[in-house]
Amino acid sequence: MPRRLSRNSSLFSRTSRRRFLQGSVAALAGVGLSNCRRTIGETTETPPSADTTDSAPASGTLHIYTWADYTDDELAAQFTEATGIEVKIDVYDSNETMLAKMQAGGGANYSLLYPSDYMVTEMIGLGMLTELDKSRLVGLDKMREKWKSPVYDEDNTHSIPYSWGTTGLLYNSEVLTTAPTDWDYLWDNSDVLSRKMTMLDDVRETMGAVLSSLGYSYNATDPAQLEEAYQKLLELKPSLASFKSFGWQDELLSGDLLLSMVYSVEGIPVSLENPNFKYVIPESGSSVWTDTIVIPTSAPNVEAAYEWINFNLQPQVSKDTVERLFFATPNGEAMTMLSQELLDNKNLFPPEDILAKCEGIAPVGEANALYDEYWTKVTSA
Ligand SMILES: NCCCCNCCCN
Repeated sequence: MPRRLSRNSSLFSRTSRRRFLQGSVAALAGVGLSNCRRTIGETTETPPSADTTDSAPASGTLHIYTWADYTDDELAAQFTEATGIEVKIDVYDSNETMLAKMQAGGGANYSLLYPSDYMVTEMIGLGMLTELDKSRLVGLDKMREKWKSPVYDEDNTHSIPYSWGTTGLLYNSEVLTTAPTDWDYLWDNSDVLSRKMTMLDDVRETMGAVLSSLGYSYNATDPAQLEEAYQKLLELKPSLASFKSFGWQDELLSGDLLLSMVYSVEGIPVSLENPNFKYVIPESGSSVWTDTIVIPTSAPNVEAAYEWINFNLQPQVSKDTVERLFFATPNGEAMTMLSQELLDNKNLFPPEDILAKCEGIAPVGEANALYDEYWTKVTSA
């Protein structure tokens, strides 16, 4: 069930909101909002608006279906201020949830989605994504080199890279005095961690991590390797508190959990707010993901969708979003605007030697069925 964008009143959210408020003041000061429609940010370039095409001007309400915690109120408010377009956001907790909803026809009002890398390829194959009209986009040239033609969507024909990050372990260093360095820590310390650890509720990430712990690729398709990973995960299952991608923060802060497998974008804010919680990228390797913005073929109000993409492509907007939400940006120009403190944050921007050990998640074709079968078995066991 998609949730409307709003942070709940949890312990984490209360502290986070303070940071978001500070961030929003800086963001508003930096962007220099204008009341004029389509005077977007500080850019000297004028994004080709719908007014310059045959389409009707962008207006009305833009419905976006995105990851939980990805688009905050500030971003939506700035966009509405700049364009006059209202934004309504529903959130999902995994690529698979989003795909299932779209395939079931439940996403007909969404103009924009935020699939990750492998899901972009999969959705292109399924004919679900609109080929982007590059003449209506401004700022794609600002992408860092490796996102100009990513493997999951060569030349960004159907997707705009929005954010990237890693997946790792966030742990309570006051209690776990021996720091985890690799995935095997979970099995080796399953007695201490019993019912006090969570793994992501994300088939490809969690199966990938277990495959990696066995020395295999995150993207393994060999049935024997998948069976081995399934057995290893099954062995750990009784020690897991749950599979959970979002909403673990309160349990971790209160001590009910000692360790969680998390996306960096969720783990870094906790570690910055409370240095007792540390984020670690497992030594043997992890996932390095890119989340994107796409327009589904079923999208209404495509004009407004292009406005949103162009708004987010602006380096200033991208930089401000990084400062509030803590994901790494593929926007090279935005990087030049970030503080040295953020650039030096090795969890946010890991050094190349660490990234070299990480893998992007890729489509696995027919092996998808095996992943799903094992995932259903392990999560329902
Ligand atoms: N708050 C949004 C977190 C999304 C992280 N990206 C997920 C990548 C999955 N492979």
